[in-house]
Amino acid sequence: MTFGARLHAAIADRGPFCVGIDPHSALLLDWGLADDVAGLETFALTVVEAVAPYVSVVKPQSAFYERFGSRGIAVLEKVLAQSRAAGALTLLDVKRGDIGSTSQAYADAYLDQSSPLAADAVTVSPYLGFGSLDPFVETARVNDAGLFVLALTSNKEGPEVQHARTDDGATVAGLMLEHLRRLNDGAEPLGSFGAVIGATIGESDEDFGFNGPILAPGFGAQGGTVADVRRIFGSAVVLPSSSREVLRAGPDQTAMRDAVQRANDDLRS
Ligand SMILES: O=c1ccn([C@@H]2O[C@H](COP(=O)(O)O)[C@@H](O)[C@H]2O)c(=O)[nH]1
Repeated sequence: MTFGARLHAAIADRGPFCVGIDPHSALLLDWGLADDVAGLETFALTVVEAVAPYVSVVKPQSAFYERFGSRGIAVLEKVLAQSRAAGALTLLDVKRGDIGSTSQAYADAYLDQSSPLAADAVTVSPYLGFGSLDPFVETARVNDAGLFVLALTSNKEGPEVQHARTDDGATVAGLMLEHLRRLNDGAEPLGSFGAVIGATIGESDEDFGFNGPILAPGFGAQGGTVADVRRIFGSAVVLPSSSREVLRAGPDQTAMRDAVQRANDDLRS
């Protein structure tokens, strides 16, 4: 089954809410853990055990594991494997993008399903030109994996690049969505090539009908609300994503699970 089809089924079954597993050093300390690899592992696997059997998608942020070097990456491998074993789709937030030959190596690392860091999908940056992502697209196709391409990010600095206009008057973000529309053309029930569009972007004139999923970070700690998700995205297939807001409910696993349930109930109502 393609990633788009698996995601479509997972959202119908478990709801659209995506939990980010971002072990910030401040959160480790708040949980009473040391800011070291042992603390990282306890934190991350406690979150996986609490939420992965219930959510459609978990989104570990690679940076928080990379800061501990190879032992942190080993924890990330466990997060990915245990989340999948619990039935959640894994979206590795790693925002890769480089010249094509290097992109192929990144794609092999994250999307080849025999890799120790294999995920169901990854975030990628198209700002070396959308064509530089071709190795990710092909590797995703071969492995039934997915991509989420940065389009309108949740941070306030993004518009400087993403709202800039191309020669034909389209915005840079609009051009990225156009490429996604082409990649997802004819896919049913949903394409595997998604966009990252923040729940914080306010009003937008862009056409979000590109037959692919939208990852909407910025929900929760960055200020995005259920009303924002409804207003910005309408009937598009959206994964509102929150990290700190859920993680702050820990280490109590029931409290984290309740936060997930509440978010899904609010988003579905
Ligand atoms: O536009 C973007 C793209 C990615 N992110 C990532 O999402 C989480 C947000 O964490 P919160 O604690 O819910 O604010 C984090 O991993 C970011 O790197 C984003 O925020 N905006």
